Amino acid sequence: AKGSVVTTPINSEDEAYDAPVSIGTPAQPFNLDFDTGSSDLWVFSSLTPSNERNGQNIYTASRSSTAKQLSGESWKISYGDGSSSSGLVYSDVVTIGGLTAAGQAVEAASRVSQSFTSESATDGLVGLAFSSINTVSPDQQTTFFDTVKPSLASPVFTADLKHQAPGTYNFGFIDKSAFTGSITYTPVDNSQGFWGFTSTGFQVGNNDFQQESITGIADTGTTLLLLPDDVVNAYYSSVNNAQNDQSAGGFTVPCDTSLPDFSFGVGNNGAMITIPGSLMNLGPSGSGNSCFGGLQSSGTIGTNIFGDVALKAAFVVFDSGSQGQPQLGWASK
Ligand SMILES: CSC[C@H](NC(=O)[C@H](Cc1ccccc1)OC(=O)N1CCC(N)CC1)C(=O)N[C@@H](CC1CCCCC1)[C@@H](O)Cn1ccccc1=O
Repeated sequence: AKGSVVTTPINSEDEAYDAPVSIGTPAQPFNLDFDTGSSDLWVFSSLTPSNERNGQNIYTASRSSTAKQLSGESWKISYGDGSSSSGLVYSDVVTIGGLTAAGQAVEAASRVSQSFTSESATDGLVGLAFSSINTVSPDQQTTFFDTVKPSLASPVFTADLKHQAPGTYNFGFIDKSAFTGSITYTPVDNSQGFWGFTSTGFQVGNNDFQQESITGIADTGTTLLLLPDDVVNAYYSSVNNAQNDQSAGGFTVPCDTSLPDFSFGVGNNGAMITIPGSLMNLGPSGSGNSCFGGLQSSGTIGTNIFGDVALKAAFVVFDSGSQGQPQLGWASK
């Protein structure tokens, strides 16, 4: 089996990407944020207090003939940006891009934090990291990808995110028309439950390539490219009037500045993914006429995060083991 679903930026800064998902019988429609940095599929629901809702679609298990509550099971998750949600668990039919997972764990929110309430474009998340970090307790559940994997032609999914344009998540196959050149694969360390890998280094504009092992995760649920301070300082020291503005939350640049490209190395054959300078500007920072940089410090997070700013420049293959061990494939487009 194969699946293909269109994913769309939720706002003009490409801060997150949503895709349509159907849950239940008859189908209840949702717009969910596919997040390769977490492993819970959760939705706003009839359990979510009305003062925590803001127009989101809600899952009502009692209206689905295929819903079954997993009694005694609950979930509770908190994310890197401080947002959180929790609730009860049902199994139900989930369809994404023509691909159906029967008996998928659907985590119904009985509470959500303020940032979820205010983000009316998003009805919840589809976690696409490894099932080892799914938060359902006492019986951990599988992600949508792990649930449908046995039926897939190949145990892979791909992310093709775009700047201010619809992109695609494909399941079970690699669309050769979606990228240029070849795909460079690199091993994945999934010991923490993430799509972890090590980049071989970086290059600012046309300067020399700086060899430096940068270990991080490929995370569609994070907006920014979050890298070590030496990399971030090397980039912004090449930009006139760039400044590290704590009130803006990081480095800002004059909005009318043309920014250098930023490239990062993948694999051991010298392959690089190049983010055009135009995509390194995330728009008005909220203070002065400065714009917020797409590259920021990973600082105290404990890992580097190759978020949407980086993923937007690539066709990315999340391969859970077509060749044995999990690997990430990177291609330009
Ligand atoms: C340092 S991980 C910060 C990251 N959350 C972001 O990137 C949010 C995304 C966003 C943007 C606009 C509206 C709503 C949400 O956006 C910002 O935080 N922004 C964007 C706008 C900027 N001006 C300021 C900074 C984050 O927790 N991701 C997690 C998934 C998110 C949670 C929030 C809802 C959307 C999906 C997740 O994969 C990060 N993870 C990765 C590994 C381990 C744990 C963990 O939790």
